[in-house]
Amino acid sequence: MKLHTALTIAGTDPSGGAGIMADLKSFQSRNVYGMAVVTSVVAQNTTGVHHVEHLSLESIEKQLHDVYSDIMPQAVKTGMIALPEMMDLIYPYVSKPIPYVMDPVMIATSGDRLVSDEAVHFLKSKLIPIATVITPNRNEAEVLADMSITCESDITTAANRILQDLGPQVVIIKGGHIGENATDYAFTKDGNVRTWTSPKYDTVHTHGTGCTFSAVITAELAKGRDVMDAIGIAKDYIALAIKYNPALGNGCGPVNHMAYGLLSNGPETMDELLKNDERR
Ligand SMILES: Nc1ncnc2c1ncn2[C@@H]1O[C@H](COP(=O)(O)OP(=O)(O)OP(=O)(O)O)[C@@H](O)[C@H]1O
Ligand SMILES: Cc1ncc(COP(=O)(O)O)c(N)n1
Repeated sequence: MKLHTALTIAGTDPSGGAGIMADLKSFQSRNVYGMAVVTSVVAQNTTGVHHVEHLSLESIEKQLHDVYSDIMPQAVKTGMIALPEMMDLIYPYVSKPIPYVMDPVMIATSGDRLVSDEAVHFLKSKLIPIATVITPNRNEAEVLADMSITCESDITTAANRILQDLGPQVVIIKGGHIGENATDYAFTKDGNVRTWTSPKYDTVHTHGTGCTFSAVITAELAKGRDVMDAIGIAKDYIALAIKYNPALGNGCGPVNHMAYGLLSNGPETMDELLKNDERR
């Protein structure tokens, strides 16, 4: 059996909700063989980030070498890359001719800062220009476009600035933190604009939503799917994953990576499915 392959280069989350752990769960759920290069080991859970240890450049380089010299990924995504030196190291790997999804992770849902100011500068000048897709949330789009975003027309202005000044192929400004519904806006270099909307679920359990959304896009691009179709699948996946979140932990809990695979083709509810599973 031939499987498509995808790689994530990011930080960890031992509680399993965000970072590399969310990425691998997303790849697996979309039937893609997942690989992972760890940049930083982060002690975090649903209540926040408690400790961060960056791996050495030597360790990151050796991990990258071991992946690329053996199993070539068909798409790659980056998440938390905390330091400019790490970005410098990663640059030649993500500039290979495969789709590259960049989630410009800056601050965790808990409000903790995950990358340095210098790293943000490097992100803008080096990694974003070679990205196929970038997936900023509202705050990240504000930093990248150097303006505040308070309404829909600001989103268009910010996206156009990002496309023109920084040069990715597609920018998706995610609406988890804007407006009454969860509307995501994709703008392409050649002038196309598309939106996807789901209800905004009234829940605190959104830890790792950005990681999951960008990882599903990466998995679909690894299969050779068109970018807009990949975004559509990621949107349906994250909406169900949030709606049927398992309410774990004492803070902002993780999402449900089983929901899309189980529910996207049928009318059953998650509760009915779990009951059926227990009977087996
Ligand atoms: N409460 C919600 N209900 C429905 N969809 C949501 C909700 N919150 C976020 N989303 C969706 O989840 C995806 C991630 O968006 P969000 O703006 O939360 O990204 P993010 O802030 O980078 O995520 P993270 O919480 O991982 O930092 C988007 O598709 C967004 O529309
Ligand atoms: C290693 C790592 N990468 C990314 C995030 C952002 O995810 P969230 O904002 O949902 O906490 C995180 N918390 N940890």
